[in-house]
Amino acid sequence: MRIAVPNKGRLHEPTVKLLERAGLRIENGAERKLYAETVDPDVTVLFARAADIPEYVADGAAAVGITGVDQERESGTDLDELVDLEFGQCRLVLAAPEDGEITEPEQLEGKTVATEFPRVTREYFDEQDIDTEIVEVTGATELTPHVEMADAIVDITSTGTTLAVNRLAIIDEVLNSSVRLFARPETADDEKVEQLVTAFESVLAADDKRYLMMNVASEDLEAVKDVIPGLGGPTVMDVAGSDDLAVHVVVDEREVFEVINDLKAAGATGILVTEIERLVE
Ligand SMILES: Nc1ncnc2c1ncn2[C@@H]1O[C@H](COP(=O)(O)OP(=O)(O)OP(=O)(O)O)[C@@H](O)[C@H]1O
Ligand SMILES: O=P(O)(O)OC[C@H]1O[C@H](OP(=O)(O)OP(=O)(O)O)[C@H](O)[C@@H]1O
Ligand SMILES: [Mg+2]
Repeated sequence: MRIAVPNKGRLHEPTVKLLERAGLRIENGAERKLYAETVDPDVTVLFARAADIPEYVADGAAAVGITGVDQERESGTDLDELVDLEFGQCRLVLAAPEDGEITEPEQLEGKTVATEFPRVTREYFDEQDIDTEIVEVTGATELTPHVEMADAIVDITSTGTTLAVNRLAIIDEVLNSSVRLFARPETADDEKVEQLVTAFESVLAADDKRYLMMNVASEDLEAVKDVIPGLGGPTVMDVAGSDDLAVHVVVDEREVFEVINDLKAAGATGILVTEIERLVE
């Protein structure tokens, strides 16, 4: 199975890291290489621009691809979304100069909108029956309203810093995006693809969980169990050469702060909190 992975830009690093956590560390993946192997002999990686990945998957050059929803929508391919990988969260928004008169999409009738996403932008205006001229640019979109190239833009925002620096205000949201695992509908339930989905889901499931280990005197065990929220009951083991018990449990990251205090009060000692690489349920 071949996976299409962003070759550069902000999605490259987190994608490589996710693959590694999922047990698919990339090998022989020198910079500028188009293909690489992974530790799994059945899985190879094809490096491509985030924008080209949907097309590579649609054409069958890769079985699956990792890229943003914005890129998949813009490509016009109709791929299946298998997993929301929960990074690269951003919004495509319609924005216009803060001090200008455009505050509603309808005011863009007969006007010009610049964007790196002409297809998504065209669909957005067509749906509302607004006749707008779309100018395709390949970067620095935020500049175009200030040099009379466009009356408004459709562009990506996450923190909002770039829009603010360029004195642009959001008029409407066009699309919400995050990075997903995409596949052609025909291959979405191949065995290897399903294994990949399970591996990614296990990484995501582990992200907001912590593994707690502690020592507990046997007479305190019930009190400790009472304060453990846990995914299922705790694992309780004898500690060699001691009357203490070792108690291990998985808890939600959000609960760790409170649980530790409760555990201490219940008599637990030597409490260790660690991250979890993967959690297969
Ligand atoms: N500011 C942002 N915050 C979160 N995600 C973003 C942001 N900008 C882009 N993305 C996501 O990352 C994807 C790729 O963006 P990135 O800028 O890394 O690549 P690119 O612009 O295609 O790279 P290049 O122009 O260098 O080829 C976008 O399609 C979007 O899904
Ligand atoms: O809301 P913000 O956090 O400011 O992010 C928005 C900016 O991020 C992206 O650019 P990027 O940094 O990827 O640079 P690029 O234009 O070179 O792709 C996007 O094109 C916006 O310009
Ligand atoms: Mg970019």
